[in-house]
Amino acid sequence: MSQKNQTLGEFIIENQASFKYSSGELSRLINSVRLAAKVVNHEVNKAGLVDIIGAAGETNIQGEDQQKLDVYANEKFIQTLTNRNIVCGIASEEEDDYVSINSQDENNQNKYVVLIDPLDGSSNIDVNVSVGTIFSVYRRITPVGTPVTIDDFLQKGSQQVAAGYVVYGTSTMLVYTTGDGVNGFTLNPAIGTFYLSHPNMQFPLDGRIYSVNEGNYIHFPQGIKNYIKYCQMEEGDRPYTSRYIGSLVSDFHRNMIKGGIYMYPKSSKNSNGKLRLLYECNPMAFLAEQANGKASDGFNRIMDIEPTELHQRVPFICGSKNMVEKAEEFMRNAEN
Ligand SMILES: O=P(O)(O)OC[C@H]1O[C@](O)(COP(=O)(O)O)[C@@H](O)[C@@H]1O
Ligand SMILES: [Mg+2]
Ligand SMILES: [Mg+2]
Repeated sequence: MSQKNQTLGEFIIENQASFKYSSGELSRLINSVRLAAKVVNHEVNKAGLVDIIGAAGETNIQGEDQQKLDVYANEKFIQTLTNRNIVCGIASEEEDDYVSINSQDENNQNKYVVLIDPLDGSSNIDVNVSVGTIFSVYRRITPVGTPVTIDDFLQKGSQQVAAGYVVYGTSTMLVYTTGDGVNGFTLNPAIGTFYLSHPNMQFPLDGRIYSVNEGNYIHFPQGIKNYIKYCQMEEGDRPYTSRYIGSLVSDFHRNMIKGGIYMYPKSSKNSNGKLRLLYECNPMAFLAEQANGKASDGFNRIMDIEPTELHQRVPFICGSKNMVEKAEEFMRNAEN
């Protein structure tokens, strides 16, 4: 049984046997994420001091201005996962297409692909507000030793073998699941070691926090408008509190600890919402369900959605189970 203050390394060794499919590779993969997280954390923490904040002058496939820290984090995670020869392919928010990692080498027995949002909450970088990294891991479905194909990446969220995030906040935490619950590790920056600080994280069934960009209110579907009004009404334990950080990882993390719901709905401005299914919604949905929470697009379970494109967007509602089900009820009623 894992006990608090165990190091991440001790935890991985102790739980390696429970990693499905893992011949130690998944453990090494999580260790690589740990290393990359420490490197990125170092840059995030001094972003104001060096020429690393601000736009990189490029735009990514999403048409979004790439912030330098987005580019830096993307390079570090890809470099770490490549150099340690653990995965056969990587897809990233900051890369137009997936990257094959020696997968055509018949001696390459690596069987995992990783999808990442290297820097989540980009709008917060220049204003010293918390940001994150999100990762999602699948077993490849094409034969080992052959080139990876897009099919290795377009898998339903229910097929993930691991998922997690790093939150670069007042402290830096790595929170992940391999399908056996969710555990949170806090970095001691003085010695560069992650310690198990939040064993077996669980969403409270109910909460009193709702997180949504209300600046888009007039563009939301009627069901979402009705649910937001429900949150604001004087009745029972309501009105709820509105908290929106502008970083999915940070809002999700707070809501998982305190109870709450995060929504990025579709709108007349974004017909499928803003968040990407493969490297934002699916990993956060895996974590949510492993922590007794829920994640849907308002009508369907996120992890049942059949992906069609690498960067496809879906509406996203995630958090405390009873709150998500109440929002879904408003969405259904508005449709009838
Ligand atoms: O500024 P908006 O439109 O409310 O969007 C904020 C949302 O967009 C995101 O920043 C999207 O993620 P990226 O920063 O990785 O593009 C989420 O983290 C956040 O919840
Ligand atoms: Mg993001
Ligand atoms: Mg991002």
